[in-house]
Amino acid sequence: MQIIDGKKVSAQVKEEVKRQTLELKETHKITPGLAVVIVGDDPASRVYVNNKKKACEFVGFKSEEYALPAETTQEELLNLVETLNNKKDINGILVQLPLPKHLDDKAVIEAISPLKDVDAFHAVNVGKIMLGEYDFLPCTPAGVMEMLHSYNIEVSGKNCVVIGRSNIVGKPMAMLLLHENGTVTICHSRTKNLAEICSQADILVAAVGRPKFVTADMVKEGAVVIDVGMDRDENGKLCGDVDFENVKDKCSFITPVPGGVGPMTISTLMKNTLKACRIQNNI
Ligand SMILES: Nc1nc(=O)c2c([nH]1)NC[C@@H]1CN(c3ccc(C(=O)N[C@@H](CCC(=O)O)C(=O)O)cc3)C=[N+]21
Repeated sequence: MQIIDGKKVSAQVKEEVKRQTLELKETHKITPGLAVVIVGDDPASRVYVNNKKKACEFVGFKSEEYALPAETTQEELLNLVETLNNKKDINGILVQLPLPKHLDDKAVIEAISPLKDVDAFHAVNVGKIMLGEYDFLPCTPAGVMEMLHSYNIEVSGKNCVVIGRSNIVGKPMAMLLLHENGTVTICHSRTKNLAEICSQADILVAAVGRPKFVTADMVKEGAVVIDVGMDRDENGKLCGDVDFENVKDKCSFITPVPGGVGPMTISTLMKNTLKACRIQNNI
């Protein structure tokens, strides 16, 4: 069993983004810029936002943070997005989800210019991903693919099972595995015989949002298990969707939480922001 070191792979990706950013500064006098918008004060959200900020500093991006009060109106938020769409020194816009309940997240995502949509959540970018002609890949699924590549884990012809069908992780994850010729099954809350389907997976991706949901009986001997969960256990400690301690010995590869998919999400965001900068400047 090998533990996939997301921190290490993420550091390699960020190192490469840093190198290219420096080159861009020298050759074109351009610095990529990322704006992160966070509405309300969810402490968990704050951790992600701070990690993103640190990564921007490391790779040499300009980063702006807009922390808006929980009472922000839809109109105020849309106005900010519009301002950022028109800001020349900002190449990527990320509005942290989930938004407070009174706000319409769909309308906010669709208001972001597709060229600055470094999450790849906008309908235009989602459509391009379906067609396999994308500019940006969604950060978490792309981070997972990067980990698989880094450990030379072949997807072609493998039984891939994704648990979860969210627009942010499950659906695009399935599509990226399909693009690499995996045989993909998407499971969700209405799936019958979930354990049986999972136990046939060569590559199992858990994106359910329930602590330790994937137990040893659901995992095939020698499987690759990818844990996208960011949950809290009964003691409030960060854990994933996989019962790591009991599952790990059955796996050929497994990702830990923390230190697995999370850091990869952030390094992909850095890659996307650099790409957005290149596209917007025709480089
Ligand atoms: N528009 C938008 N885009 C997102 O990409 C997005 C979002 N909204 N909302 C919230 C989720 C969650 N997310 C994480 C990113 C990094 C870590 C991360 O760095 N985790 C580290 C540290 C975790 C810790 O120590 O708390 C780890 O797993 O090792 C976690 C979670 C991005 N999300």
